[in-house]
Amino acid sequence: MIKVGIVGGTGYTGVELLRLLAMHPHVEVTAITSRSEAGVRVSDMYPNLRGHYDTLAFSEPDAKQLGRLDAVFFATPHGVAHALASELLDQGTRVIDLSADFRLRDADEWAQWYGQPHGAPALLGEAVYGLPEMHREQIKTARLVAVPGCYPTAVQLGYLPLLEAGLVDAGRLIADCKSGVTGAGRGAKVGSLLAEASESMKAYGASGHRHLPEIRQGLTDIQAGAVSLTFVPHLTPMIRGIHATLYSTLIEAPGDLQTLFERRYAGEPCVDVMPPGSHPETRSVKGTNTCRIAVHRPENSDTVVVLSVIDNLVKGASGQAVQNLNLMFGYDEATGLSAPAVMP
Ligand SMILES: NC(=O)C1=CN([C@@H]2O[C@H](COP(=O)(O)OP(=O)(O)OC[C@H]3O[C@@H](n4cnc5c(N)ncnc54)[C@H](OP(=O)(O)O)[C@@H]3O)[C@@H](O)[C@H]2O)C=CC1
Ligand SMILES: CC(=O)N[C@@H](CCC(=O)OP(=O)(O)O)C(=O)O
Repeated sequence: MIKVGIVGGTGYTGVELLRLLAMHPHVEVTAITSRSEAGVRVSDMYPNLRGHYDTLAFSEPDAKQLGRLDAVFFATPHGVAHALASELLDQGTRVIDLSADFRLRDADEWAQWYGQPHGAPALLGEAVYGLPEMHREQIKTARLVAVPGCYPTAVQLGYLPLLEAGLVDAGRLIADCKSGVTGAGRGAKVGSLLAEASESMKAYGASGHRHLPEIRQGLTDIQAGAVSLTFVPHLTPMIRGIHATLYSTLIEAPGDLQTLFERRYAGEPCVDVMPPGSHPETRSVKGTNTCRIAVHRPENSDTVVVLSVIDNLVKGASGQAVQNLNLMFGYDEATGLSAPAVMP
């Protein structure tokens, strides 16, 4: 049994970590922080957790206390892990960061997209990008893992087999993506109000979103060369879910694309390649750590369309964080992550 802590336990990804870890046989959550709710019992704030965490209460973040644990998750806004990670690593605690603090390798690029200087550039060399389907071996020995963003997870997993095989033009990729409103976090925002977000849909960040450099960095690693990507996110009236429609143009005779995807993801516990002709639904992955993918080639043309769906709070954040923890501590990768989605 390992002891873990969560910094930022009142947000959507923090409470999702609690829900998932309640089913984990090897993990005990012994510390959870919130500055605004310090002293409040977790099960009083989140009654769905009654019977699981009845004695655990929120407390102020305390680096000394957190540094006594085996691992700490950061489920906090950008910049918070910069300030605390080094102190925890020095005490021997492994850090799994759900924010974007250590996702980009270039501190200047991070500063440009996140509007503040990078607070811990000395740690960038050792941070491992926590996409298990690409970096499984490095994750196993990592002290510091940067959990990928929600859109970047769905987009990279969708393009991965095509780019690895060198089948498509990496200079002409288009990712048309939709997110549920929990992607915007739990903090009050006008755009997340029921009357604003329901029965409507809108694009945002069309001329530049902070996930663009992260996706580009990941796809460039896969492709081993420059990538040009158009990425347009949309806010949709659902609570959870990411739906990515990914376009690319063939430059090689593709062979059987279905077989390519099935072979690439054979044995991957958290990626499901659907049968030919499928259209995966976000609700089929709700609450699960699964990325469900379908590949299409409309009218046998040179265009490939990949459909990739995840739950933004699970494979797009907290579930992927637990998948990383499992790898870092030598547990079966899917431990605590195998429950199917609730339907309907
Ligand atoms: N929502 C999503 O779908 C996804 C989110 N992420 C990332 O995960 C992180 C958390 O997201 P989410 O749960 O949505 O965020 P929320 O806004 O819902 O929650 C943020 C949490 O962080 C705490 N917090 C805020 N500021 C500080 C601070 N300075 N020091 C310590 N704790 C702080 C808050 O509690 P308090 O203020 O009381 O301390 C709260 O518990 C973000 O970086 C987000 O970008 C990643 C992938 C998907
Ligand atoms: C709907 C919505 O607002 N989504 C968020 C992305 C989700 C998120 O939290 O971003 P990280 O994965 O980088 O942490 C956004 O577009 O900023």
